[in-house]
Amino acid sequence: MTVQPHLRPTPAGHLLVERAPAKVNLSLHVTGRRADGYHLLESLVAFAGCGDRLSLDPVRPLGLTVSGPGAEAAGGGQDNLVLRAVHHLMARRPGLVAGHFHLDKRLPVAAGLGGGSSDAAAALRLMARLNGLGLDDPAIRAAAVATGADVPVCLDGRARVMAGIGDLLAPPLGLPRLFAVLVNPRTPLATADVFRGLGLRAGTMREPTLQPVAPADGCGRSEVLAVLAKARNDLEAPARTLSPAIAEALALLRSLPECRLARMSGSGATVFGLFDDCRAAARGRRAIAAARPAWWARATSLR
Ligand SMILES: C[C@](O)(CO)[C@H](O)COP(=O)(O)OP(=O)(O)OC[C@H]1O[C@@H](n2ccc(N)nc2=O)[C@H](O)[C@@H]1O
Ligand SMILES: Nc1ncnc2c1ncn2[C@@H]1O[C@H](COP(=O)(O)OP(=O)(O)OP(=O)(O)O)[C@@H](O)[C@H]1O
Repeated sequence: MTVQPHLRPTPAGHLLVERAPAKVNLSLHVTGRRADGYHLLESLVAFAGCGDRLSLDPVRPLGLTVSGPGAEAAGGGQDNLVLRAVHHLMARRPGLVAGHFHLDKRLPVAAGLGGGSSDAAAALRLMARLNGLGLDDPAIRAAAVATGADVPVCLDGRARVMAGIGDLLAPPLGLPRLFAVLVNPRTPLATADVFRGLGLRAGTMREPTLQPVAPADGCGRSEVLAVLAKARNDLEAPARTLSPAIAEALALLRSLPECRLARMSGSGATVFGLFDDCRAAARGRRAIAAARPAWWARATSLR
């Protein structure tokens, strides 16, 4: 068995493992549309305690297997964002060592939680570890941008404001731990369809919003809630048109006395509710699960 030069043996042999946390857009303001059709946005992004899990076995040939509840929807072929990210990286840096990836797909697919983007970012982190590259390596960054608009922010998985189409990243923000319930009504939505529903002409800019999109670095929970209360998710309206269950999920969360704020994440259909502590969030999840047993609901922390 050959051991690759930058590989640190782990208790599980030579398997390298990365978590791929769900991404949550705490706010999302669409500020315009570029001439090429991509939308410009400003979004405060945080990452959840729940997510997928990706492992890499460097002693096997390049490949991918997928297990878990989202395996069928995510697909295990060349279109999977894990392999897309690896190919984008290897095209920029021929000669890199790869291996066999295994994805445990726990997150709902096409859900506004950036699951595929987080998997792609986890694949790039595994490749970086295996080949001794930094996450700031130009090839890693370029591969992230080429794989998808949400991949750059998922690379280090730290809360921050993202702008442009997701390619401009503000420095990481020290956010207090937030306690959330994520609710997906199991209506997959294609991101492109939701953006299209905004009906914004290519090459137009919107009036800038004067509200700050992010709370101050290191501030407390109540300040975060105050900033978020003045923010919004501009994709909520078009997403609700495509999936009326979103309005139902938001109404259910807002009916819970301990829910401080409820909003949609990304392009939907997942919505999140914020609670004061983990017990309140657990009670919220139980109430949602009792009301809608077929929906996906998780209590988790965000940071
Ligand atoms: C809605 C967000 O999840 C917010 O974090 C992202 O902006 C979407 O990121 P993503 O899923 O990684 O998006 P991509 O896979 O790059 O793009 C899918 C499709 O969504 C549309 N799209 C995406 C991102 C963006 N800023 N403007 C767009 O108009 C485009 O039609 C694109 O073809
Ligand atoms: N590893 C993967 N996980 C999930 N979806 C994947 C993956 N690879 C490819 N896909 C495809 O990508 C599409 C988007 O899936 P994803 O779950 O990332 O959407 P999303 O959560 O709405 O993303 P975003 O919030 O970034 O818009 C799906 O149609 C799916 O078939």
